[in-house]
Amino acid sequence: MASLWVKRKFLGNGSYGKVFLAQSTALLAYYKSPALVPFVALKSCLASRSSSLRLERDVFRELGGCDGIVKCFGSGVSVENGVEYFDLVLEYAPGGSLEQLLRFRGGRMPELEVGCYTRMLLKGLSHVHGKGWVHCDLKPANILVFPSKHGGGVFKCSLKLADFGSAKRGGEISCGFVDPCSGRKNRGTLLYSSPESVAFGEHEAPMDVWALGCIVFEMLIGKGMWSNYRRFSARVLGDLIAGYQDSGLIFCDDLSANAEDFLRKCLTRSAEERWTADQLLEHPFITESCKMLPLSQSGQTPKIMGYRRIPFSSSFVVSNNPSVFVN
Ligand SMILES: Nc1ncnc2c1ncn2[C@@H]1O[C@H](COP(=O)(O)OP(=O)(O)OP(=O)(O)O)[C@@H](O)[C@H]1O
Repeated sequence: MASLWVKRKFLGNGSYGKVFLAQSTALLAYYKSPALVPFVALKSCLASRSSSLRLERDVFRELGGCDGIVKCFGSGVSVENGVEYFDLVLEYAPGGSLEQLLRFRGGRMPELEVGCYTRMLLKGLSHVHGKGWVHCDLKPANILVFPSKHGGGVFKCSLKLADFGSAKRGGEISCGFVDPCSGRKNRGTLLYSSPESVAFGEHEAPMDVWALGCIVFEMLIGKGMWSNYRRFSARVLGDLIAGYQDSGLIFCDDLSANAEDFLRKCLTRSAEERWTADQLLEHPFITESCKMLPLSQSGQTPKIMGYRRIPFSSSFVVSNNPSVFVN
């Protein structure tokens, strides 16, 4: 059986399997020229160990489309050298992850730029929470970077939320794992974990807002929120996060009042008092940043004619029409 995908490049390892840059074999046969065939990111794992990727597929199905979330085109089983693989087909992020972008920039980003990126992330988060899901593992490595649709403007990047492999439904009893290092019932990544998730194993929407606060902190300050404690063991760091008090958050003088207040609204110890993604979209740090931008970059996406949407499908049998993946 011929493979459905031609894997062009290995992009990275995840805990469930591997990610490849790939092109559809059927589209390559149809167009005859690889330059005409779009790239996708193929998250691939052994079909027999695909529960995590299948969960991610289900989450994408429920979330549907949103500008702030990486697009999922479908999923399916392919056979390679007699071995069955489960593949999740995602839009390819040519800019890599926000973690790579931060490393490349190597320091603080201008507030205006951070405000605009944060708005993109908040739009995605508001959509996820509105659909009743919690991402549970927001961090720079799970945010993907795309060239801005409108090109040539002030900022050339668009950010989208990715990696929903740890997501859970809001209100559902969490089955976090016991971290062997910290001894705590954890979900997600400790450095971006909120006090209530570390202290009480509470994994609800406010934990995503906390993680977003840590990410915005990193963009604005140029280093991670807990970077001074990197040498500490996971157990000690867990204790520090669990015991965090709002009064411990002190900022450098040159941060604007809006930026500082925004961070305080995200990094509030009490999950009940922490602002929601919807509230944060109305915060002056966001609204003022976007006022400074041309319309095309303020999040009001103009319609682009001639762009054909690829509908979501649960399998990627390719139809006669080479531009459409169908069920
Ligand atoms: N859609 C995509 N486009 C481009 N690169 C991607 C895409 N999805 C994932 N990657 C890259 O593939 C690598 C593995 O990503 P993935 O999100 O699957 O795992 P991870 O978050 O690194 O690990 P874990 O599964 O433990 O959370 C990362 O380097 C990531 O940047």
